[in-house]
Order: sequence, then C-alpha cells, then structure tokens
Amino acid sequence: MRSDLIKSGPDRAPARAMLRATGLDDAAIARPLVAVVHTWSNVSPCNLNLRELAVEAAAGIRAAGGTPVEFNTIAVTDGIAMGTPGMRSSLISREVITDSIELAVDGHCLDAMVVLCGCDKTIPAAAMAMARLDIPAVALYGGTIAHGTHDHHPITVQQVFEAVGAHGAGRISDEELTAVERDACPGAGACGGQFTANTMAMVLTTMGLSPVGFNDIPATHPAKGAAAFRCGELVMECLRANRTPRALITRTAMRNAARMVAATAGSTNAVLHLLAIAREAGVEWTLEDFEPASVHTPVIADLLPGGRYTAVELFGAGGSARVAQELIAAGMLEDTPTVTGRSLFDEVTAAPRADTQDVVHPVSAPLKPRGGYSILYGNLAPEGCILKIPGKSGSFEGTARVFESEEEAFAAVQGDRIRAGDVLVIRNEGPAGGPGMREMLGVTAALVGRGLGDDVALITDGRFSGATHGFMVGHVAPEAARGGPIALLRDGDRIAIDAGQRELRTDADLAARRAHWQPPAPKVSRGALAKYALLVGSASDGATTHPDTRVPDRTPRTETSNQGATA
Ligand SMILES: CC(C)(O)[C@@H](O)C(=O)O
Ligand SMILES: [Mg+2]
Repeated sequence: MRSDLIKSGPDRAPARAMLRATGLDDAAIARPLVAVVHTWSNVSPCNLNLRELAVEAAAGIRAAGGTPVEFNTIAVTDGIAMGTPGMRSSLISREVITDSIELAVDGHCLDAMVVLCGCDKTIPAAAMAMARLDIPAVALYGGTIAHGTHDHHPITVQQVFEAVGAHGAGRISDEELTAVERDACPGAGACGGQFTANTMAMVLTTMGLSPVGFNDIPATHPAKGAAAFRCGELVMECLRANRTPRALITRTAMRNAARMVAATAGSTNAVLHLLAIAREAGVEWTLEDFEPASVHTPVIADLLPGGRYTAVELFGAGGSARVAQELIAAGMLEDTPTVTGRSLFDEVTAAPRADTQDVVHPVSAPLKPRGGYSILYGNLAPEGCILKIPGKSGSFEGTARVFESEEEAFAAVQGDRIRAGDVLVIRNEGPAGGPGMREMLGVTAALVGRGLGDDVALITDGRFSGATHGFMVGHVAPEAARGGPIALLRDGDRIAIDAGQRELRTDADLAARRAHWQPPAPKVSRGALAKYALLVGSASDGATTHPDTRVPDRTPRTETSNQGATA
C-alpha cells in the first residue's frame, strides 16, 4: 500500500502521531487511506452540496474497509466571474485544482481517491488529476441545478445573460430584468443547460470515470447522497482490483466522449478539456480528431442553449444513458471499460429506459444531421479553431469589427454600434494574451438578447461558455498575443467563416501587415496569471501547462493566402 510510506515502521512514528491527533486509532491507520477530494465552495450554487456528499462518500469508504481523509480545493465560478477581469482566473483554476489534488494526494501518499466536483473547471480538473495520479479513483459530479420558472417557462442563468442584452437594447424593463435575475437559479447545482458543467459531467460518465447514471442525478435530488456513498464503496473495490484511471482514459473513450458532446450540442470547452485530459493520460488525441466525431454524430438531445430542455428533464428521460443507448443502437459508440469493472455497453444497456420522452431523439430522427461543432483552419487559424454550429447552419461572410478585449466588444454591443453583417473580432483574449482565455458569454448573450444572434458572427482567440449560441468561432490559434494572424486583422476586412471548406479566412493582405506587428506587452507580471501566461501551450493543444504540450511558438507567422485544413 502506498500509504505504508507514511505509516509503517518505527521511522514513521511522527506521521502516526499526527494521524492519531486527527482521531484515528491503530485500526483506522492500518486501513487504506483514501482521499475524499472535493471542490466545495459557497460562493455559488455549483459546488454547494459537495460537503454533504463528502460525508456520504467517506461513510461509503469506511463501510468498505478504508479510512477516508478529506480535503478540498479552490473553485472559480464562471457565472459570477463572467464579463469581469475575474474571468481570467477561470481556466487557470483548472490547472491549479489539478495540481493541488496531485500535491495533496501525493504529499500524503494516499492510496485512492473519490473526487467530488461541481462546475466547469472542477470537473475536467478531476479527470486530469485522476489521469495524472493514476491511482484507483472515482469521480462524482455534484449535479445540475433545478431550472427556475419565469412566466411559466423554465429558465436558467443563460436567460439572465440574454436578458442583459435585451435590457441594454431597451427591449425589456428594469423590473423584468430583475424578475429574470430572481427567478433563474433556485438552489444548489451547476448551470442547468447542456453548458460546460453538464457537458463535462457527461464526458466523465462516457469515459467510465463516474458510474453510469450517477452524474445525471440533480444536486438536490434525494438519491444524490446514496450515489456518493456508493462511490466510496466503489473506490475500495477499485483499490482491491487495482483498477486505475489510465486503463479507462483511452483513445476509444476520447472518441466516445467527443461523440456524446456532439450529439448533445454540448459546450465547446469540452474540446479544450478533452485535449488536456488526453495529455495527462498520455493518450494520442488531437484537435482534428474532434471533426470526424462531430461529422458522424447527429444532434439528438434537445437541450439548452440551442434546444428546449435542461439537464433535469434529461435526467427524467434517462440521462446520459439514454443518449448513449441511442448512439449505441446506431453503432456510434464503441465499448470500453468503466470504473465499475463492467463495460460501458453493459452499464448503459442495464440503465432504465423511459417509454415516453422527447428530450432525446433516436438517431433515425435527429434534431440536426451532424454534431454541434466543427474544427476549422484557414489563413486566420493555421493551428485551428472551433465553430459552434448555429441553429441556422451554413457559412457567414462579413466585415471585421476589431476589439482588443471583451470589454470593448461588450460596450459596442450595448452601445448599439454593431450592425447585421458584422464579424466581431475579439482578440488578445487567448490563453497567454488574456491571460486565461475568458469566455465571451456576456457579448454573445447580449447579441442574442438584442435579436442580432442570427445576423452577426464573432471570432475570438478566447473561448465560449456552454450557454453561448449563434455564429461563434473560438479558440482561434495561434492566438493574437503570440503572433497569430488574428492579430493582423483591421476594421473593414472581409472575413469568411466557411463551414463547408472548414476555413476561417480573410482576403486581407496579412503578410504586408506582419512587418509592422509588435507583440503586445504582457497584461500581468506576477502571480498565477503571469505563470500561466508563460507556461501555457496553444488552445489547439488544450491550453494546458502540461510539460509535454507543444512548446509555444512565439515567432511571428508567415501568412499565405490560404493554408487550408491540413496546415
Ligand atoms: C456560466 C456557465 C453557463 O456555466 C458557463 O461558464 C459555461 O461555460 O457553461
Ligand atoms: Mg464556463
């Protein structure tokens, strides 16, 4: 046992003395020491229930012969940070949470862990830490928030962001905005559409890191506690069987996860996070691998932000298992092992199947013929970018309106300075340039709220919330701060988002402008943000600080007229 390093033999008497002080007796010290890691915080609803779940998980570990030890990490809540400088801390927190789980578990030589996570970055961080440590481990998502009700319609925080745009355009009153704000978020749980948290929770399930069905249970549902208890028992089974995460995180699991994201029109952040998880697990998986997964998987789940339902209705319809059942029936998933010791297909097939529901469609009657995202390249994104395919699919050509920050763009939208046919370019918001690759939900929701959602497009080296919809291209790489061609765009340039050719391009003479380009001065010089800006790789590699991530290319790019999909 790994924990023998800290507790066996005469030399370890000081460590045992410390453990005794926490209330452990000889028998408890002799048992496997199992971490209950959670990302509890009461700054927002997302992680609010995790301390309660930690008690249940610890009880499950004890019941199965282990000794639980608990610690928690930080969490940064996008729904609160959005649109502020605070949002720079969001993606960086994924690295910090992963690192802190590694350090606390390795620092105390713990034998196994249950990771309880609840929001956009804590969920991928859980998977990254599991991959990195590769000790027996189970992840459990705290669960979705219930939806609010406004004017007899279910709403989520997405509608609050969009109401801000409608309010800015004078379409709704102060009172209406306040009423939406008050109605949207009824209690504990992460944002309720197929936004980043629910998308990533589905990824954990699909990859076999969480038992099928558990992550779908909403945060306030009475069954959530029993699921946490079972995770405690299960991690002890994993320990005895020496079942570890890297056996689960395979290329097949990546492909399955990418297909589930496509089928549910999930958050584009899943692309960043899956790349980061793959790097931690040492799995060969690239940005381009997402394209076939999306092309060959129709959207079958009618979920917000583009569709009608929230994760609570999906839970009632059978949850992630129902989506997987439909994809399996169509030959669109491959069988893989899971944390329970049974295969994904065995678990999914055994899951109950609701008779009447209209949240998840069969593959034969999809909502859209292909998945919700596409990877583009072209002379504006030689390393790639991601298009969130809008409701009104096709291509978009328009005129560049260049903004050097999210704040500038938001002010232009709210100041009624954006017109149909504009392509907003928001740059210097990339992983290094932001730093921290903020989500542009404030801007994208304001566009939708003003009724401009179908008539303008947006490209950025930043990223998007899961609640973003419209004609949106993010993760443009290389980013502006590292000399990506997006840095060279000017107001008035023609920009084409060509979904058919999978290109983001301009006919502007970028090569001529290159000679005059100067890298922008770093926005921060100390602290976590500055460290991240120095270490982070390209968004096309997951925007991670993993040492194997391709060394950032800081040399200016040479423009060609069109570098195409193989660039
Ligand atoms: C605030 C949201 C909706 O949670 C967003 O951060 C996301 O990425 O989905
Ligand atoms: Mg987010």
